[in-house]
Amino acid sequence: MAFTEDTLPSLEAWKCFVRRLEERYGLREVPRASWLGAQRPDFLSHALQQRVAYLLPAAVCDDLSQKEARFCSISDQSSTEAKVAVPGAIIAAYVGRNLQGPSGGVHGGAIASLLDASIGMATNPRSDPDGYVTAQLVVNYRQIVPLGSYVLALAYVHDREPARRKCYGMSRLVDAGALAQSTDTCALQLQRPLEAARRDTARERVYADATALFVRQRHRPETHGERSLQTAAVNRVESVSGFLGAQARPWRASL
Ligand SMILES: CCCCCCCCCCCCCC(=O)SCCNC(=O)CCNC(=O)[C@H](O)C(C)(C)COP(=O)(O)OP(=O)(O)OC[C@H]1O[C@@H](n2cnc3c(N)ncnc32)[C@H](O)[C@@H]1OP(=O)(O)O
Repeated sequence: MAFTEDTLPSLEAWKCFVRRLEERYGLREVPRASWLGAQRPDFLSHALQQRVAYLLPAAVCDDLSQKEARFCSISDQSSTEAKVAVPGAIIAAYVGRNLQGPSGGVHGGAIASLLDASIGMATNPRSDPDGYVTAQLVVNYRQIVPLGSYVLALAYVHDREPARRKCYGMSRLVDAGALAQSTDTCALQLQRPLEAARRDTARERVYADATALFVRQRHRPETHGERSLQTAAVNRVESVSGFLGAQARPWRASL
């Protein structure tokens, strides 16, 4: 059953949820500053009322291009063979009522954003801001996501064509309500979450899934110094908030 609540969960409840994810699955939360850089406001976090965390596997593999990436635990991180992060990523989020689309359900654009961002993170584990961009995103909406749900976007990269600058990824948005509740019986089959991302598990509630093609840009778009980069990012925040609808406003007051 999805964990539902009309209002934003407390910061303590959210932190507890993220801590449980980290502990149980050996993940680590990616500091926003390191992901987006100090000059890049985190618009997705804003749109999601700041109840969003980017979790990467605390794992490494020696060859990013290998299709069957090896997933290992935090303790393997010091391995001398280890060179790059595995091509997988998880975004954990709480989707509140400011993201309403259909009655009682989350707007499809917000769902697409989560799926897109998770594949983007998996595609670009070194967080190069001028790296890959989404060329194509195909989303299947399987079930309405109830407003007030904890969700996980589980993403992985399944193919790369470096010479052609192309990278293919998939992501699945699943219900994570069971993790948010203090219960030992977790409905999610996420013993190894990134492996779980590769195949559906019968007991998991899948809200949506997506496939995407990311392409490495041939030329970096021109930027005119930090100021204009900041302006562009702020415009992006505004446009996404606008896109997410007028209901996005009340939460600002509650921050
Ligand atoms: C968002 C969340 C933020 C917060 C969380 C932090 C997470 C961070 C993650 C952030 C993630 C956020 C991500 C975002 O939000 S990115 C923002 C949304 N995306 C864009 O704005 C992209 C705009 N488009 C472009 O820049 C160009 O069109 C690109 C770069 C994509 C290609 O133009 P370019 O002229 O340079 O390339 P090319 O023509 O040589 O083509 C190269 C190859 O690609 C193939 N191809 C190209 N297009 C398509 C297509 N549509 N379908 C199928 N195939 C396509 C093409 O056939 C060729 O293949 P081949 O012939 O070699 O086989």
